[in-house]
Amino acid sequence: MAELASKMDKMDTDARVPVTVLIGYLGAGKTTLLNRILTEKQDTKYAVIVNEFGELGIDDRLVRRRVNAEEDIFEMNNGCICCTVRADLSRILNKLLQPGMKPLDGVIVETTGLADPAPVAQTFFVDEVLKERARLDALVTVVDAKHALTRLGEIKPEGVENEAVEQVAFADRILVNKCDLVDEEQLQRVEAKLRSLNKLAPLVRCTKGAGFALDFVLGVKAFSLAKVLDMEPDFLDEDGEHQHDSSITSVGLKASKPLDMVSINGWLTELLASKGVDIFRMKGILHIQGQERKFVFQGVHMLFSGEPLEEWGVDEVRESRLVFIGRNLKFEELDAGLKDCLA
Ligand SMILES: Nc1nc2c(ncn2[C@@H]2O[C@H](COP(=O)(O)OP(=O)(O)OP(=O)(O)O)[C@@H](O)[C@H]2O)c(=O)[nH]1
Repeated sequence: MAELASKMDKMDTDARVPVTVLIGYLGAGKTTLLNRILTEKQDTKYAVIVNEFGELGIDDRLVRRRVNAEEDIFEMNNGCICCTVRADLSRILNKLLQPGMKPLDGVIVETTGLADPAPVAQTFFVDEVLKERARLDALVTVVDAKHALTRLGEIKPEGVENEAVEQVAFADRILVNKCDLVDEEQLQRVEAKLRSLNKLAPLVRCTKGAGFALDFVLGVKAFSLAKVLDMEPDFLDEDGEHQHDSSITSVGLKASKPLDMVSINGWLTELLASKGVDIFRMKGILHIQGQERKFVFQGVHMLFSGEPLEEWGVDEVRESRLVFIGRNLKFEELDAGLKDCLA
């Protein structure tokens, strides 16, 4: 199997559509990089697949605002982390790449921050039809230089995977992002840790997914099944059992009435102060009273920011959508907090 895989890796007359998979822990900067790619590569016909943890789609909206309306963006928001991701991904890719569809130069898949990369990569080798039409070009891992050491060092219960470690170990390219938030000493510690987990993948430093040429991550033909099988001989075993850290959950909230800006700002600030350790990631698109523009807020651990987006569309439903991902999150509590912020 490894020999055949090695031969397939070396074929260069390959007409299959290249697929780039962006991985990386919650809030590492995957969407930021994706937006850069779509902005800079306007002449390249990409389809984009975003997979979020939780049922409320937010990422597709954060991506869509940057690209022209013709860009194809597909969501996989079924609340799963990765176990059913393979079926979803196969279904969407098979549909996109079937004969008669618009030809594509490439597909970019943005996985959830909690995704285990193995099942995502398996998709390209176990689905017989897809194998003929798509080729996994590279697993590109975005690392948050500020929070990486904590996440990578986290001790999980027996048998439970540390997804952050898997994401680095499987990477074909590593982007050490958020270099603006850390000093040289921290960067060297992060890089040493990454190297201990993955000795081979080329690595660059960047900020906001920028500061390097995109050909470092696109069209690189870097994914090697032979290499992965060497590392993990049962990689293609579809029944391979793995456990997730079930203490990490997602809460999605919606509000159709407008929110009061001062109240929502006060609530989110207070939430981070009181529950910041448990909230790994929060993000949302808000409908603020008296504002014609959408407002986006982003939180990664204790770092919190917000900015106005484009105006609401004429036919668009004006509603706020918020997602919280972390530990010990209670829907009722968070929902009550949000309701207190209605204008
Ligand atoms: N200071 C700083 N902030 C960054 C950088 N890259 C991304 N961010 C911010 O970090 C937050 C999360 O970035 P995203 O690109 O949404 O991260 P993500 O990996 O797609 O997040 P999830 O999909 O939710 O896991 C946003 O507020 C970004 O603006 C960076 O290099 N420096």
